[in-house]
Amino acid sequence: MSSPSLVAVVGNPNCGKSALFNALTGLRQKVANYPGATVERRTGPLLGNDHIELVDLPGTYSMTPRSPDEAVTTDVLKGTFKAERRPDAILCVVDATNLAQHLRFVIELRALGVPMVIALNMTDLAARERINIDASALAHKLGVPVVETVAVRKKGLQDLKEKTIEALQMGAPSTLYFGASVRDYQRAARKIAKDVTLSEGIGHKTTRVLDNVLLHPVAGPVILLAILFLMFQAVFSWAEAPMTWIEDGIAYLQTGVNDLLPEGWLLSFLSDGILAGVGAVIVFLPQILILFAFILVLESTGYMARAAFLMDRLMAAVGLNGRAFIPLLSSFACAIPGIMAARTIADPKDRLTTILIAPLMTCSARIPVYTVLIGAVIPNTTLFGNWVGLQGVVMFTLYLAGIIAALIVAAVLKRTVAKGKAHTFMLELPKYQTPRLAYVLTGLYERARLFLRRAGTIILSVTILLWFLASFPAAPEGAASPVSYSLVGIIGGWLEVIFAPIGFNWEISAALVPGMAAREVAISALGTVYSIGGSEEMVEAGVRAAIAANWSLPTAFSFMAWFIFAPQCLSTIAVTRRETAGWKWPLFMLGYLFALAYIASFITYQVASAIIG
Ligand SMILES: Nc1nc2c(ncn2[C@@H]2O[C@H](COP(=O)(O)OP(=O)(O)OP(=O)(O)O)[C@@H](O)[C@H]2O)c(=O)[nH]1
Ligand SMILES: [Mg+2]
Repeated sequence: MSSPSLVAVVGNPNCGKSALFNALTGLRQKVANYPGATVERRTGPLLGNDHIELVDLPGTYSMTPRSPDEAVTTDVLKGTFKAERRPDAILCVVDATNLAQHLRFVIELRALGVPMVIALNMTDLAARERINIDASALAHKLGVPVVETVAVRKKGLQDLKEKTIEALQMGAPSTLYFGASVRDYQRAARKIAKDVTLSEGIGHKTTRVLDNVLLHPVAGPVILLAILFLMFQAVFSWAEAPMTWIEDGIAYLQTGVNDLLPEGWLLSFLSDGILAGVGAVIVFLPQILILFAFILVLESTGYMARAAFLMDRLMAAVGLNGRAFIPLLSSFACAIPGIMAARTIADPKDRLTTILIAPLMTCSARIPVYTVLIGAVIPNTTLFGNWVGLQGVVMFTLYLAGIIAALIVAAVLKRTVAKGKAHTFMLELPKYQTPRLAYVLTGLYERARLFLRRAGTIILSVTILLWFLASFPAAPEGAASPVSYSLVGIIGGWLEVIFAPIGFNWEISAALVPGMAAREVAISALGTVYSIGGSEEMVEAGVRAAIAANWSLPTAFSFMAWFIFAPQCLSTIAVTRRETAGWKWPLFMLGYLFALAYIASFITYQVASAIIG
């Protein structure tokens, strides 16, 4: 007896392949792992016909794989996969509620020249959405049989079996030409879907109407800008109250500890070290959660995919694609979730570039540093009548400087270390939906957990280390600047030599020691250096006064420039190491950011000194 014919069940993710495979094979399946891969190999004979063996392959969007799972499918289909022979026929599953999108892959598969049958699945859902597809017209256009199915109710299976057996007997269908590029395929898919769709259904109609406005070449970008503006506005205004609660809570705890413990190193450690340090970090939680609430809601409505689409042209100018938009937007809250979100970028070079520029987006940890600096050196005056505050303009400029630097760096990286071929942007635009609360809440929980873990581990250890470095060796009784005797002071003294050309004095150099680990601690570190104690507000006010009194303007500007670029977050380095699986890229990131920071500060300092004198 000859070996059975192999029929591969393929299609886009989540279209019902496994449900169909289960229904067609009954319970006689074999499940094993492909050697060396974590991908499951699920096979089983067709019910009632042992001469046909079905294999359920991982879902994929195209013949260009985006993940190792998808690569298994495409390799098997091309016949280049070692652990599986090339299938004799393809059973391609298509989601009837999303025809245009799924057809693109069908057209690509059609070019393989293998016998093929299409299961137009989920026809029950399509009927519910009042989508009406002419299956025989579709079969005619594609030149292969199309069978309407409902996999979960075993509807259409008998017909599907018969058509599959027939297709195997008839051999490869005649070749049809749909074009040469992915864009051609997409265009052909849209055209066919349009031609065979008798009624497009309610959801598609709404989506089409909305997209006419939201993807409009002029109105689209304007609306996107307005949404982003509102979003950042909300992040700052809504977060104000909860941030005050957190600050009050920490102050309350500090008072409690102060009442409980006698004056001494333990009190200092708990109150000035741990509570002040960790408090300075978790105070950003409200801002981060509000920004992510916006992102997650917009994502679950389907709008974020449109935003990426709109941003694609701008991103393409520097060699990135639109998918980098969401990771970079997230990085305005914190680079860590931003870098992790870069996983959605399929192209490894694009993903790497996105990860490397994420720290240039102004994260919320820079805000208190900017606020204190601006408060200290920029006069609180208004421009253009009473419309625009000068301090606000400087803040905006600092944000903008980060974005522009990121675009330039991306352009350079894409031409050098992350050189890759240009990609056509293929993003499936999902139907619009009402946002799902569960999705938003689990997303928020995940972000909060990540962030708090960082506060609880890295920031906590840094705070402890800082406290130790600043407290020992102890200064002699009555010393004017106790810190100068401590380890922080000693290390600051060494660093001052390096930082003198960019205008940093001993105090800044000393504060940079702990500030390298996490940006937020820079202000409390300056407080320590200037021997300013008390609650967070008192430290901020004290540091502001100290800067105004002791720093020259060029030094303050140079420090701002430093903060735009310098890598000062251990967690970012750690997450980059994890996401790029090695030390090469995090070290590269450290190096280029330091170089950029030093050069920017040097230029700022020298130019400002020349102008101001
Ligand atoms: N209403 C309806 N639901 C279906 C149908 N076919 C599958 N489903 C459901 O759709 C979901 C996805 O089905 P799967 O069979 O896991 O899809 P898949 O294509 O194997 O997905 P991946 O392996 O992740 O690519 C499941 O919840 C199924 O129960 C159908 O014809 N009608
Ligand atoms: Mg499956």
